[in-house]
Amino acid sequence: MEYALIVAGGKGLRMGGELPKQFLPIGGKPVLMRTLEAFYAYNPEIHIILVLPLSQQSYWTELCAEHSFSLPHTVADGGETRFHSVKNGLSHVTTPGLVGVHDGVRPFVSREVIARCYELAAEKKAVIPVIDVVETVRHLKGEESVTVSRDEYKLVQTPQVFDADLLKQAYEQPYTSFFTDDASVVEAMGVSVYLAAGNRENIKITTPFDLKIAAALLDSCLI
Ligand SMILES: Nc1ccn([C@@H]2O[C@H](COP(=O)(O)OP(=O)(O)OP(=O)(O)O)[C@@H](O)[C@H]2O)c(=O)n1
Ligand SMILES: C[C@](O)(CO)[C@H](O)COP(=O)(O)O
Repeated sequence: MEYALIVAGGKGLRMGGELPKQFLPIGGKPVLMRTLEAFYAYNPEIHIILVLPLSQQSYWTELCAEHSFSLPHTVADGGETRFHSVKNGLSHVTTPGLVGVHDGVRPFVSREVIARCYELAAEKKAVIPVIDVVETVRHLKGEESVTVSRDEYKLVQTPQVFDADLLKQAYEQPYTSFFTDDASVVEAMGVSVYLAAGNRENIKITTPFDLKIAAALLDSCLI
């Protein structure tokens, strides 16, 4: 069984505004619907678990009706942090298989990247998509800063795909603020994570600037 655990339980503080960022329209369609569609385009049989704050679930139901959005999915309750949201979603993973955890606000993940991560995870058990750093990177050391070799770093995306039993076991660990993604949780058990090529359009819509990029990506037919 393949699961996609789409997390959209955050507060969107860096985006600001009244409407939570996962519901903002891009090209007339809410971000979150585009994200779910990306996973169905990859595998129409995939089991989608959508994690949303309890307070936003009725609005999501209204939005689905308004947009005639009928792709099947199970809704789970959001938690205090991304870690807690993923953990809540994992309680709906009931059979062995692969679980891809994906940010609801990354609608432009390519079908190739989704396929690559799930295919590799069947063999490697823990796979994350990454892209190169294209700018120079400096490490802050107190009042000073030094240039570091960017070749030694990667930028991490989602979906992060894992063997379901492995991921569930990892999420039994106590939370620490170091857990900013799923790979960091799995690594804390001493398990190595395999890196796969991501796609540069797979941005995390975080700030108002990212919305402009998203609109431009759609307009330019790069998506
Ligand atoms: N308690 C939380 C926090 C985050 N997320 C999800 O994790 C993804 C990446 O988080 P981020 O982009 O930081 O979203 P927010 O936490 O909403 O943003 P901010 O940090 O600006 O408040 C998002 O899809 C977000 O909804 C979640 O499911 N539950
Ligand atoms: C999971 C993630 O998108 C990988 O880059 C990122 O770590 C999420 O970070 P955030 O601070 O919760 O946005």
